[in-house]
Amino acid sequence: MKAIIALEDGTTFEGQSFTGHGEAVGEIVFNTSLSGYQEVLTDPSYTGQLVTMTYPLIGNYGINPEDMESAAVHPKAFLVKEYNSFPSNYRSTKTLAQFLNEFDVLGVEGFDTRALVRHIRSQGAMKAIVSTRDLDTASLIRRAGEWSGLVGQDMVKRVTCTEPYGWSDNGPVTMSSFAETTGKKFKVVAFDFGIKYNQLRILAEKNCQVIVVPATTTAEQVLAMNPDGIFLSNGPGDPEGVEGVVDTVRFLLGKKPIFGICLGHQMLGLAYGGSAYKLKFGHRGGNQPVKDLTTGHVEITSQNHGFCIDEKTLPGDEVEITHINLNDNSLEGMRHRKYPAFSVQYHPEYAPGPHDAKYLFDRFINMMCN
Ligand SMILES: NC(=O)CC[C@H](N)C(=O)O
Repeated sequence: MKAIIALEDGTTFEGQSFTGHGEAVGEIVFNTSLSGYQEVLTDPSYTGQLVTMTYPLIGNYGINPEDMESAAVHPKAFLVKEYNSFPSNYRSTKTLAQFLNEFDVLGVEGFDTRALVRHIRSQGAMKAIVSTRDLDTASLIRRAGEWSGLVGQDMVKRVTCTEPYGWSDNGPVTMSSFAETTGKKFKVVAFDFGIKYNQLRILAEKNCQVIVVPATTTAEQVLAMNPDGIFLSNGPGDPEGVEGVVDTVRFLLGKKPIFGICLGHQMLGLAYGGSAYKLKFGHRGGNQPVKDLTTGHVEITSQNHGFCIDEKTLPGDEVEITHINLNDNSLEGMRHRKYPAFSVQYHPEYAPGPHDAKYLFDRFINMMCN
């Protein structure tokens, strides 16, 4: 069934829906990972976005119960060159189309994804709409431009959990069935700004009992749980649009070891007094080179972000830049000079992507030992 993708600048593409009728408006972005479409789709940081993959064949290994990064699909539409409807993999339990339909997400194939990606690279990520219902391009372009956009919006409140929950070795469990003593060495309170499960899996694997809390949890409530460390997760949207969290993070600084990833890193940057800006088209994929300035090592990283903390706005006497992106020199990591707090813009939990940066979880564990 025919589908039209229309960008706010007037560019249009014609493809075919592989999930039936649908329509979605959002920010159009691309991801360069060769595999890992299930992890991309279940990453809550894509809330409010329409995602296209540069890899041309998608769906060929299906969907399985183990590769979920949250309980739902978050992009509003998934746009691919060629959809494969007959997956072959021993873990596969359903097709990508079935999975998208379960979450009412539109899947479109059969258009020139390379041309779309080149356009986004040269013109920047922008508002877009994709529809099988409205095929009038003038109407679609107008409606894409009318969407509010991500800048200044609090997208975290759409995805954060409503109640605290525990993380067992097998997945999420309610607090009432989560024993206080699980035999783990460290107690970590993890803020859920749109958390990816692999962050929780790795913390549990590294001997942490993790309690996941809503983004609105106060600093006093966190400290009352008496954690050994505090974790700030990834999450969707503009960090400057997120309400309340910066003050909470600022209050917690110096009280307990803190580790932040992606949006969690950005919340720390704002708490230090820095400001954020929007990248032209963002970093999304599994091949971003990052240099650890403290060791001189280069790691290949998994990334998914459209905003960035401006290092020039950080107080240099209080905050040390620890990592930079070797493609565009943007800020990738920092640590506080006085307090036990550090963070990275990229995804050391991978899923999908290279495992080079997993060592950062050990840095957090070591901080909790001191
Ligand atoms: N993965 C993330 O946490 C993304 C952070 C933020 N939403 C950004 O796009 O920059």
